[in-house]
Amino acid sequence: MTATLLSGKELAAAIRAEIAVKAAELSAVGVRPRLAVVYATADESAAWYVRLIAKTAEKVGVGCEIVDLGPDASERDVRYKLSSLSLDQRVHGIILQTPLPHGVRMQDVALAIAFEKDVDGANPLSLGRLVSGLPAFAPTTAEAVVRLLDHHHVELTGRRVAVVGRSAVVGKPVAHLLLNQNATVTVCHSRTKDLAEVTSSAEVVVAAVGKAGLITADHVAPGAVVVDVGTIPTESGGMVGDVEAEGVAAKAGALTPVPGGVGPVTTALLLQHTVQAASR
Ligand SMILES: NC(=O)C1=CN([C@@H]2O[C@H](COP(=O)(O)OP(=O)(O)OC[C@H]3O[C@@H](n4cnc5c(N)ncnc54)[C@H](OP(=O)(O)O)[C@@H]3O)[C@@H](O)[C@H]2O)C=CC1
Ligand SMILES: Nc1nc(=O)c2c([nH]1)NC[C@@H]1CN(c3ccc(C(=O)N[C@@H](CCC(=O)O)C(=O)O)cc3)C=[N+]21
Repeated sequence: MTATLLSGKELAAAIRAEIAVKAAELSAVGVRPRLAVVYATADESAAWYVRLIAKTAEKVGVGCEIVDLGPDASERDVRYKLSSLSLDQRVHGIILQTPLPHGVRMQDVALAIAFEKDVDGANPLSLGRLVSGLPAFAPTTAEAVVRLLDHHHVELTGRRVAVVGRSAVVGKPVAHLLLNQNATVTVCHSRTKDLAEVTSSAEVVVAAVGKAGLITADHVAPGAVVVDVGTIPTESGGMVGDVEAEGVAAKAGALTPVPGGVGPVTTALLLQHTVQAASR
């Protein structure tokens, strides 16, 4: 068997087309949607994403402001910047990239992102509302996973899903969104004993770890749907995921590619949230 590739490119293009229309409508009434991208890390995956956001924003008519605080920024530096962007009338959306400098915790600084500008769902208020079933922007990667599965008609109701990774940016919110879709969700992490046993009893596996090739054919059931969230830059300038694609594709029923899977949908949703924030 060879797994069907679940591309994110078509869905991302459809979302971008919607954004371009909305952004033009807003410009016509004098509002230029604007996103601020804040980062304080030397992480290559984050740098890659920042460049991609800037490039895509320009294509769809969303303004983009990049703020590099440097990898040695303090909690106070990060919080101050987020507070001033929250007060800045020209800015409609704010994303703070992870990872953060050593000792700076997302849950502390993200409180400084105004709720209505929290387009990547980082503020504990957004996360709490999401879990409670109230309207809020979801973390875009988590939303991208669910949108991509829906786009490819993967049924989630009653399905056993294993999520690998429990970060506040991906693992935890995606587990909640999947729960909202009536999946039966198991969340795995670095302390999980016998990861392969847990994941190979799932019908859908979502890998969000950041370790190249961690998920092998031994980790997946024959015919399973595998979503690869990992984006690990390679030395040759490319990008690989958490899934050992060749081996897994020979056993799974469907697999999201890296690049070209979850990533483009994530970027498109971030800009869509920004346009939604600007239209309020
Ligand atoms: N495609 C996209 O749009 C996006 C991609 N990413 C990518 O996704 C990946 C994950 O990102 P993020 O969640 O921020 O990363 P974090 O480093 O914050 O979290 C990684 C998670 O993986 C768990 N983990 C680590 N090692 C293992 C292991 N051997 N077995 C099982 N679980 C393990 C950790 O467990 P513990 O909690 O116990 O430490 C942790 O929960 C990265 O490659 C990142 O670049 C991120 C956002 C968007
Ligand atoms: N708060 C926060 N939220 C994030 O969502 C977040 C973050 N921090 N920190 C860094 C990671 C990394 N990340 C990527 C998203 C999309 C692509 C992406 O679209 N990649 C293209 C690559 C296209 C190309 O080759 O240029 C693809 O997968 O096809 C990559 C990486 C989001 N992250």
